[in-house]
Amino acid sequence: MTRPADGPAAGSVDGWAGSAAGSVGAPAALHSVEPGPYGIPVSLRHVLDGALVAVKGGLRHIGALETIRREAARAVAAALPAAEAAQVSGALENAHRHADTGQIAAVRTDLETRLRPFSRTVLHDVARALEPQGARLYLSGHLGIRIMPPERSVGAGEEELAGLEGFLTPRDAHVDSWFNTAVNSVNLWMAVGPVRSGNGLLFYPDAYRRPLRHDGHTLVPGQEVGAPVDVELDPGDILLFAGDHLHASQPNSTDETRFVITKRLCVGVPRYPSGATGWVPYEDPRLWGTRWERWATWRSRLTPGGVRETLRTARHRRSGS
Ligand SMILES: O=C(O)CCC(=O)C(=O)O
Ligand SMILES: [Fe+2]
Repeated sequence: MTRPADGPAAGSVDGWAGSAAGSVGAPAALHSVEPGPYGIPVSLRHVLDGALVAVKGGLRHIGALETIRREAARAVAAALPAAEAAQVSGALENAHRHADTGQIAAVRTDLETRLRPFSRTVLHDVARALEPQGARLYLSGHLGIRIMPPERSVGAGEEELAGLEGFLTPRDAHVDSWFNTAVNSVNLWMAVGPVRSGNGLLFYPDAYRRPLRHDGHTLVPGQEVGAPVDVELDPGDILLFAGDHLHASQPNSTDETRFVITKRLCVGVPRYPSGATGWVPYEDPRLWGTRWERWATWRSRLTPGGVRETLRTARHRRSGS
C-alpha cells in the first residue's frame, strides 16, 4: 500500500489498492462504468454517498480528448525548444525527461489559458451525457491543469513551484469544502495521460463525512482516517468523486509525469459549510448564451454561504480602503 510521505496516520483497517480497470477484490466503493448509447450511466447521488466511479473512455465519448491533446502539444511547442517539444508533444508523460520544472510550469500555465473556454464545454457535455439526476446540475468555473512530474525530478524549494501544490507538486490530505466548494460538489478528475498506482490520487473512504480536524486547508496529522485507496486510470477516463472525500495527491514515485484535468459540478443547489475559508460559485448553464448569462451564479449567491461571502468581501473592501 502506498502512502503519502507526510500523510495522515495509518488507520487500523487494512488498505487495498483498487484499480478502475476492475482488479479482483476491489471494494464496492469503486465502480467502473462504460458510456453507452444513452450516455453515461452514473447516479451522482451514489457518488455523493461515497462511490468512486471511473467512466471508462469518458473524454473520448464526448469527443474532447483529441482537442485537449492538441492544445497540450501547442503549449509544449510554445514553452520548449523544437527538438525537446517534438519528444514531449505527443506524450506529456515524458515531459520531465526533456523539460525542466520551470518549463513544465510554463506549459501548465499556458494550457490553463488555452483550455479555459473549451473546458466549460467539456463539463457541459459531461453533465448532459449523464443520466437524469433528479436534481439540477450547477457547473463550476474551476479548471485544474494538473501536471505532476516524478518527485525526484522536481527540485525542492524551486521558486516557480509557489502556489502549485496539487497542480505540479503533491497536495496533502484535504476535503475540498474545507476551503471553497459546496458539500454536494462532485469532482471530475479527467486523465489525459495514464494514471498509475504511484502517481495518482489517494482516497480515505473510511473517513468520508467524518468530522476531522483541519487548518482550513489540510488535515491535521495524527488522526485515524483508515487506509488509503489508489486508483488507476487509462487516458480519457473520468473519475467522478465527491469533493468531500478526504483525498491527497500520491507523491509521484513513477517514471511518468501524470497529466490530469479537473472540473467540478454541484448536484442541486450548492450547500456551503459555515466554517469554510473561501467560497466558489457554480453556474446555472440554462442561462448560458441568453441575455441573463451574467446572473448564472445567482443560485450560488443566494445561499447562506453566498451571503457570507458577499459580507466578507464587503468587509475586506472597507478595511482595505
Ligand atoms: O490531482 C491532484 O493531485 C489533486 C487533486 C485534487 O485535490 C482535486 O481534484 O480536488
Ligand atoms: Fe482536492
